[in-house]
Amino acid sequence: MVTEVKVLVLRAPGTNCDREMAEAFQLAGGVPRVVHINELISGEVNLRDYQVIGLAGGFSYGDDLGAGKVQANEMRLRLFEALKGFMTRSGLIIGVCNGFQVLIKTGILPGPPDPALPLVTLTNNDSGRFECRWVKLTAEPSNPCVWTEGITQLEVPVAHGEGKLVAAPEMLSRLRPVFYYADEFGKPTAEYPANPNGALDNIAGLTDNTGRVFALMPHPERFIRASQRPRWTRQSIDEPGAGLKVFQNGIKAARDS
Ligand SMILES: NC(=O)CC[C@H](N)C(=O)O
Repeated sequence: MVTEVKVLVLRAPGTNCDREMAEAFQLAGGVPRVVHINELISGEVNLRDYQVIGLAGGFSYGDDLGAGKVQANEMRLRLFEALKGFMTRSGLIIGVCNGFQVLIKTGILPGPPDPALPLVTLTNNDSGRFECRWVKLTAEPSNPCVWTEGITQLEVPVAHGEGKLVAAPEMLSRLRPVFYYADEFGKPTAEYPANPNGALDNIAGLTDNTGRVFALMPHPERFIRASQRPRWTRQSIDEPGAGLKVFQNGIKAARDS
């Protein structure tokens, strides 16, 4: 049994949420290290030394060619086998926002990893603009994701321009939704602005068939303390931010493997 869970938080040029993600993992009891993608490509850092990978949000490589596309190309062409090996060893992966875009465009999701690139992507929000606000999420009751065990609803911020999930019809049976954008009553909705991007089936997060890879457009690492929430002074601050549970679940799953 692993006691110390080592987490590699991956950054690339233009990533801007890596330190927040590392902080979330640390609060959750993990031992995070922020690693630049070039350290992995050069072999200076080895995925074998880690149990968890966190793909942080931001604007990797300036979102050139589409959000996450250049980072995904780097990973697909230079790190694909290493990533597959990591998953075979039961490693855990979370990708948030730009990290979600990278997981899809690398061919790791919807899974199993496919270098031929499944016909699924994340593209421009229906609104045609960057959407930045708190959203409500409701979980798919039967999802197998280890990162979200015990979470039925979650309120977290979104901040993206390219969050609309789209997929070819033949891909639908491969998608394993974890969260849907929801209205104020917790019901999945296609209505803007509760659904910020017009995603297929209102999907905000996906997992693969192992439940160990999790990708989410909203940012759970931005709600790890009660005081990060709007109007927090009018609420109880005894509980941590609800997003922390995602990282605690990930660390627990790594410890249990
Ligand atoms: N917060 C983020 O990770 C932003 C994601 C991406 N750059 C977009 O705008 O879609």
